[in-house]
Amino acid sequence: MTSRYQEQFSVEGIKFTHREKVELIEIDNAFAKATITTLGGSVLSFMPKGQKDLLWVSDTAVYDGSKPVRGGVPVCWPWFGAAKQAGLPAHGFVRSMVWNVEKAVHLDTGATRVLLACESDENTMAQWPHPFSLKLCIEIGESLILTLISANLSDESIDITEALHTYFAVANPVGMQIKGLEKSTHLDKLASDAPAEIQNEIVVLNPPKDSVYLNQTGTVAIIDADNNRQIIIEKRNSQSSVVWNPGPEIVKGFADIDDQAWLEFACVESGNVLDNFITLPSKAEHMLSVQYSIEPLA
Ligand SMILES: O=P(O)(O)OC[C@H]1O[C@@H](O)[C@H](O)[C@@H](O)[C@@H]1O
Repeated sequence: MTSRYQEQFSVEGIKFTHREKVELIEIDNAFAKATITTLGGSVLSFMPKGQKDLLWVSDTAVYDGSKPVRGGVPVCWPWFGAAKQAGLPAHGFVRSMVWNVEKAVHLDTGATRVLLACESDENTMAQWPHPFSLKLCIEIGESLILTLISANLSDESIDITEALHTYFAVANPVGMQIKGLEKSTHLDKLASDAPAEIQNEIVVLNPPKDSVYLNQTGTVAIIDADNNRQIIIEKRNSQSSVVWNPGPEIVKGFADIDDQAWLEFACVESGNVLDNFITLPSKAEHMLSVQYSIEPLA
């Protein structure tokens, strides 16, 4: 199947392909190889030259378009986590929408920039009655830079929560350190009655883990020791981080994650969730940006 985008964006190093019903954008430039899907506007792979993939995608991910591809960087919007209203999907609906490719360009720096967009339609209005437009700018260079721009097209102000739900490929999540979450407000989602507490220590991942860190704006470092690398997450306009790994029991409830695959990834998500929600006045825009870099262990 030929993509309608191939002629529109005839750019060296960018190929539009399909896997089953899912449209893929494959990038190969001087810095890295990457794969993006228009389903949910998710980056599925980012492999700087000579390095292992930054991102994890499940071997049992579904590519028939019936649900988001498990892994990569799903976009959770306009709400993070369970919906307030019964019957609506967790993590919002844009991760299940097919986004448009607005731009695909080669930059003078040698990096590649892809701009994806989606907007409100009848289906979204039925779930969340607010006109919006959402853009995701993806830059594939030495680092992976994602910028999510939310625009409120309605006449009223709206509240949103959001997250870039990144699945990092790590050599061994058990006992892995995640630095930079100290001093934030920790909410343990697996202990529903536990009060929020200030996170005093460096986070050590011992799956299962499902934790929200509120009022957390600084740089986060994932110490992927067995890969001899650290993953640096620099954020702008993000007041929350979320750490998730289902561990050996909860994973069994996921049809699109193998029982052993929890040992291959850690989700460290950047956004604005729960009490860190964003109020967007009428016609206003809000920009959330993250930069992911791989560095050798210090
Ligand atoms: O299966 P989903 O909807 O993609 O969610 C996966 C996980 O996403 C995390 O962000 C949540 O904190 C978890 O509670 C959730 O289980």
